[in-house]
Amino acid sequence: MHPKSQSLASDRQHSTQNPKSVVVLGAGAWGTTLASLAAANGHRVQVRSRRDGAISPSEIERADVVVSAVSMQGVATVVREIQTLPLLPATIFVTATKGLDPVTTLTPAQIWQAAFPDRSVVVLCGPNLAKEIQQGLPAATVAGSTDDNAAVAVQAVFSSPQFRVYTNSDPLGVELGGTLKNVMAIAAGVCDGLHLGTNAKAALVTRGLTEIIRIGNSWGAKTETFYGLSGLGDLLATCNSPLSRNYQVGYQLAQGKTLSAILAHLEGTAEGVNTTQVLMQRARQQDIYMPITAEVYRLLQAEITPKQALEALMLRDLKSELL
Ligand SMILES: NC(=O)C1=CN([C@@H]2O[C@H](COP(=O)(O)OP(=O)(O)OC[C@H]3O[C@@H](n4cnc5c(N)ncnc54)[C@H](OP(=O)(O)O)[C@@H]3O)[C@@H](O)[C@H]2O)C=CC1
Ligand SMILES: O=C(CO)COP(=O)(O)O
Repeated sequence: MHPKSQSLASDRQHSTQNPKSVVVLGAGAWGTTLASLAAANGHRVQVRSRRDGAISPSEIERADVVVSAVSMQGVATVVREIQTLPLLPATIFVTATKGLDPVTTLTPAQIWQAAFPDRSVVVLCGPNLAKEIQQGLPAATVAGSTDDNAAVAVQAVFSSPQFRVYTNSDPLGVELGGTLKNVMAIAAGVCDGLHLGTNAKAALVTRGLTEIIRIGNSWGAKTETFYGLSGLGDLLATCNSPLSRNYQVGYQLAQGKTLSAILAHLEGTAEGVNTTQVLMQRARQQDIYMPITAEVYRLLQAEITPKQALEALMLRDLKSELL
């Protein structure tokens, strides 16, 4: 066995015999769920909500792993705060946020890495509806990093018989899969809200994946990653579950509600609303054809109705599937 593979394998075996100090930033649905998974594996876990006030140096200076599970709008604030605090030399950052920066279009991992260029950043993304995991239902996810050892360490922190964590060396692909599917989840909610049937939904999800791969490749992510858990896997989960907040947004738009009314009553964050805007901005800048995203964008801007969005998609120029 290659020496590196040997050390990775032994890390995997000794996961729960090596308790780590884990700080989770963000006490929302996902932060509290990740905290429970790590605590159930015997790790020392602290969850930090912004309502607790500033993070104290003593909390963070012993952390082996810092998990950021805040929504996109909180990422820059949290990064700035952590930058002022002392850290262990080997502290690993894990980012679980599925969003894009509205100004720079950077992903959360890119923001963390730019702020901490010498540290390992691991993306944690997959088909992980928090409510199902809280009920103890089985799920799988991906720890993506260019640092294999960091990915394996994070795999060990969260893996359990109920939660299977894979590693992947294409963190950008892992992160973009989890982020861009939120746009398609809004579209899938519209599809179900209009009762368009199973054929229509299958077409939407399949062509949605094509769109995600097209822009994901231009970003530098690998095609095969999008066929994995954080891409196709998360796309299937959120496009088919009423538990997904993004799906709920689409479903309610199809029922004629306004976006502001939907968001006012939504339990938690629907990152796809912001992601659609950022994605359109990037697609226009780079001249990338994103027809489903464009219709979701126009729908969220209240420029068209759900029915008009459907007609626009169906009446486009006919073309080859593989173009
Ligand atoms: N719920 C899920 O099933 C999953 C969610 N995700 C992703 O995880 C992220 C969080 O989701 P979720 O927990 O569900 O969302 P929630 O809406 O439940 O919680 C949002 C979290 O973001 C924090 N936050 C928001 N704004 C700020 C800010 N300005 N400064 C600091 N913190 C802020 C909140 O802090 P506070 O705790 O202080 O209120 C809270 O912890 C999202 O990007 C989501 O896409 C990923 C996988 C699964
Ligand atoms: O990303 C998620 C599951 O993997 C959660 O989806 P929503 O943010 O749409 O609820």
